[in-house]
Amino acid sequence: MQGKDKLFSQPITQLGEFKFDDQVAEVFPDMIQRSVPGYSNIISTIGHLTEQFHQPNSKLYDLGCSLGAATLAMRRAVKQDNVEIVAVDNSPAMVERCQKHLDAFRGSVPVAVICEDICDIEISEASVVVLNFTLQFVAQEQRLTLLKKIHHGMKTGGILIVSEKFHFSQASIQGLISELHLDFKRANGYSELEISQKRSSLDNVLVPDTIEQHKQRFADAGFSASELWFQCFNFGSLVAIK
Ligand SMILES: Nc1ncnc2c1ncn2[C@@H]1O[C@H](C[S@+](CC[C@H]([NH3+])C(=O)[O-])CC(=O)[O-])[C@@H](O)[C@H]1O
Ligand SMILES: O=C(O)C(=O)Cc1ccccc1
Repeated sequence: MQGKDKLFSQPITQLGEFKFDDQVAEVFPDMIQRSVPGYSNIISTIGHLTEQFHQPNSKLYDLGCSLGAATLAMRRAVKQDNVEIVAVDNSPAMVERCQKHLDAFRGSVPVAVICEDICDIEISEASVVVLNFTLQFVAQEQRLTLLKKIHHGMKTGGILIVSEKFHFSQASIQGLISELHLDFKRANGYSELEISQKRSSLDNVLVPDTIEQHKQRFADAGFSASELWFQCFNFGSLVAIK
């Protein structure tokens, strides 16, 4: 059904901003697997954390769900009664395919797939909230407001999982670690042209924070504890507990 990511393989004269449109949705599993080191580990750990932290009579949120990889991992991990999963993405191309994907692997836990901006939805009775490589696309000035809303809608003892591309404040470290990521992309078959065209299209669209900024924001939003549980190069994942 889905294909190989060749979106940036030919020279593009009018390189626009990166968008989660039909073309991207069509090749997304290949694109994310070849671009994000540790992606599969993170997805399976979202399953394990869901198993540990989901509470009966609660909701699990997958914010920026794309094709629903994290939703599927969460759905498989649910053991408690009266649990509902809410998967949200503002890309119609993603939401349409996500719904088909979920229907193809039917499960007993109800999943509502919603096409909306995660900054506009209501969050309530949440025991697990996942932002798997989504916060980096939300305008920086809206990120704290979003985290405060999530914290407000969570149950005590609930977990927020935030996976992101990171920026490093020391220029030498930023250079060294982003070069390791570029080598990872080269090793996965991306050409210099593909790498540089995609990088330009992501400029001002994917805006990474430092790990310290993430931890400070969790504290500012009211979370009682947070830590980085995974890192590979400039990609990683944090947990925060209410
Ligand atoms: N404001 C927003 N509101 C809703 N959706 C948004 C917003 N901004 C971006 N998105 C959506 O967030 C997703 C980010 S991809 C997530 C991967 C997935 N979590 C995975 O586990 O496979 C990560 C990446 O491509 O690096 C896209 O589907 C956007 O449409
Ligand atoms: O490809 C990159 O360089 C990235 O930073 C990761 C990524 C993966 C999928 C969509 C957008 C960005």
